Amino acid sequence: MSECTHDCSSCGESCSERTEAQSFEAPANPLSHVGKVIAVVSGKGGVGKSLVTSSLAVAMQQRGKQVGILDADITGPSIPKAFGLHQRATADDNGIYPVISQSGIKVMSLNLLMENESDPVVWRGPVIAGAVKQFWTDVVWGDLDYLFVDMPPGTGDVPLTVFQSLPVDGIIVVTSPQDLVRMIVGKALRMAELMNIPILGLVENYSYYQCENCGKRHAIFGESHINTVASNHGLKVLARLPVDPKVAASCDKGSIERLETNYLTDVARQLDEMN
Ligand SMILES: Nc1ncnc2c1ncn2[C@@H]1O[C@H](COP(=O)(O)OP(=O)(O)OP(=O)(O)O)[C@@H](O)[C@H]1O
Repeated sequence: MSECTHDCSSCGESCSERTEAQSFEAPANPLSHVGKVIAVVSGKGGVGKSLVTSSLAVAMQQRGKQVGILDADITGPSIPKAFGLHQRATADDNGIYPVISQSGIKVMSLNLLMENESDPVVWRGPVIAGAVKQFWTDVVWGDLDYLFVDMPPGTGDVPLTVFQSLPVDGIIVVTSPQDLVRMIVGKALRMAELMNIPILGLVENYSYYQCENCGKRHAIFGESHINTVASNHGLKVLARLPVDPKVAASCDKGSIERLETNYLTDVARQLDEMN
């Protein structure tokens, strides 16, 4: 073996420095004590990832847990809107304080830091990824049992940063019947394997529409293949959510916490029982 220069980028030898797993994990704010970090991912935008994140947080909070939501979907932040949060987050020497929803859920999103929430975020990937990392390192989360992370869709820079910087305990994959579900789940699984993070299960949104008059279920976005795909990969289907106009209306009105039917109540129980 040639003499070691400690420059691994130009050296092909295997040594202890190279073989030791490198950790990119970022330290949390000293005032944060977070139990479980759960990332909610999807293959593409609009499948209802933010809805699943918000409803899950509400259901977990209703189980008496301390809950936070980190909105990592920097360029399409929908979490503050679903909770009707329009005030600005505050900060002091300790860090940035999340905004607290009506029922006590702590939320951090770029929209809560912007002067004008309708301004677009025209940042390059690394800047966006840096902002998400700061939501972990600089935000004073306090004591939380669960932090749900609403991830941007896909497998780009930001998801990679989140998985490398945050101590993510598990991933929930949201799909729709229209999604190329086989491919999406395969990609999510591969990413989870690379990051060494377990997939906790799949949630299929827009699964069916249930007629209010006759109660019959209609697969308006096509037949679901979620059960087959899940069993092929040894994964669990945590829930199948209907298309429900009341859900859309509550997100629009910022009243997700007051929605009568929370389709994720049982998923929150399942997650809680996994721990
Ligand atoms: N099951 C449902 N029934 C009715 N409306 C729904 C349902 N799921 C989501 N929606 C509505 O669809 C829209 C998109 O949902 P959401 O913002 O959760 O998607 P997303 O996957 O997070 O999208 P993006 O990644 O682009 O932010 C929202 O207006 C939401 O209220």
